Amino acid sequence: MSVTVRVPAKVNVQLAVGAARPDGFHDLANVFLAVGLYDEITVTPTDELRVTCDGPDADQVPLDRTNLAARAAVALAERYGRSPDVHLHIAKDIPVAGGMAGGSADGAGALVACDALWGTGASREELLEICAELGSDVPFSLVGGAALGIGRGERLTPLEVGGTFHWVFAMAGRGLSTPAVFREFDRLGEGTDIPEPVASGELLAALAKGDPDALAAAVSNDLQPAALSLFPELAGTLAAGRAAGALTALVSGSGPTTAFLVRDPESAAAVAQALLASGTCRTVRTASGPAPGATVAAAG
Ligand SMILES: C[C@@](CO)(OP(=O)(O)O)[C@H](O)COP(=O)(O)OP(=O)(O)OC[C@H]1O[C@@H](n2ccc(N)nc2=O)[C@H](O)[C@@H]1O
Ligand SMILES: Nc1ncnc2c1ncn2[C@@H]1O[C@H](COP(=O)(O)OP(=O)(O)O)[C@@H](O)[C@H]1O
Repeated sequence: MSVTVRVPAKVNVQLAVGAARPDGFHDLANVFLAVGLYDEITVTPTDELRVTCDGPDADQVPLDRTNLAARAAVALAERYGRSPDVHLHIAKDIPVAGGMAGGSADGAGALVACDALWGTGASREELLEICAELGSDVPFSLVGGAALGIGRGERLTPLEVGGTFHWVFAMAGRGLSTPAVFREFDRLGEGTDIPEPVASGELLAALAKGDPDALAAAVSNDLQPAALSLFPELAGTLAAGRAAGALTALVSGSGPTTAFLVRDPESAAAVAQALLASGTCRTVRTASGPAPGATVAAAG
């Protein structure tokens, strides 16, 4: 018996960041859109907790108990008083340390897969609670679609989306650490008044309408200056995508993956080709959203 769960990557179409809280986290207004780039997590019973991974970035994924998939299995097993002895295999297609929530996807996927394998009967609320303990982005990986995340980003409200948005993603030659980008955000903001993060009404309306031009005009990422400060070459990638006709270009979350909104799949192919030819990124992918959250793809 094994269970395979498919989980999407995300792009943040708005990431409003408040001042650092006493616990070190930042309050956010985080508008997530799940996009069709997926990791697949397969869980099989065995006599010892084990993680394996394949895919282009597999060598950057920790295979010990710090892996978010392993942490998810342990958290669920502890809650139900059972042993977490499973083999977790991650077929990884989401870039690692790219600001697309790949590790969070694997955490949510392992949780749903172990839940199905063990037949725990956990409620959606319980699963979301465990997700929030694993990381701020993990609840969204479970639910997918589009959602506004407040607090650390873990308190979600689902959002209406009136159409499909087409994207090109440019992967960088190295990763960026999420805590380092938040620290740089704090450093750049020292001595300034940082407003409370609020979701943009224009942005939510653009999503609800499914209007790419309106969405392009409304996207924002407060972490972008910090990501660019730590990784200045990303400015060249953003410029190359804009020059190639993207409706807008932004850093995805804490980066360094850059995201380019385009009108249709044909423009996606053209922008992807131009980005590759520009030599400003390692590789490119196209994907559209919203995409469904963690979903059992196979069991048996
Ligand atoms: C920035 C975002 C945007 O969606 O994602 P990525 O771009 O990294 O994928 C998220 O907020 C990342 O979420 P996630 O990667 O789950 O972060 P966590 O494990 O909860 O926290 C890692 C570290 O990031 C910082 N952090 C995270 C969330 C938050 N609201 N405030 C923070 O300051 C803290 O330094 C924390 O120790
Ligand atoms: N299953 C996992 N897949 C990828 N990275 C993981 C995983 N579990 C833990 N990590 C760690 O989390 C870090 C952040 O990875 P990731 O979630 O891919 O990026 P981001 O937070 O930028 O979206 C990695 O550098 C890695 O050390």
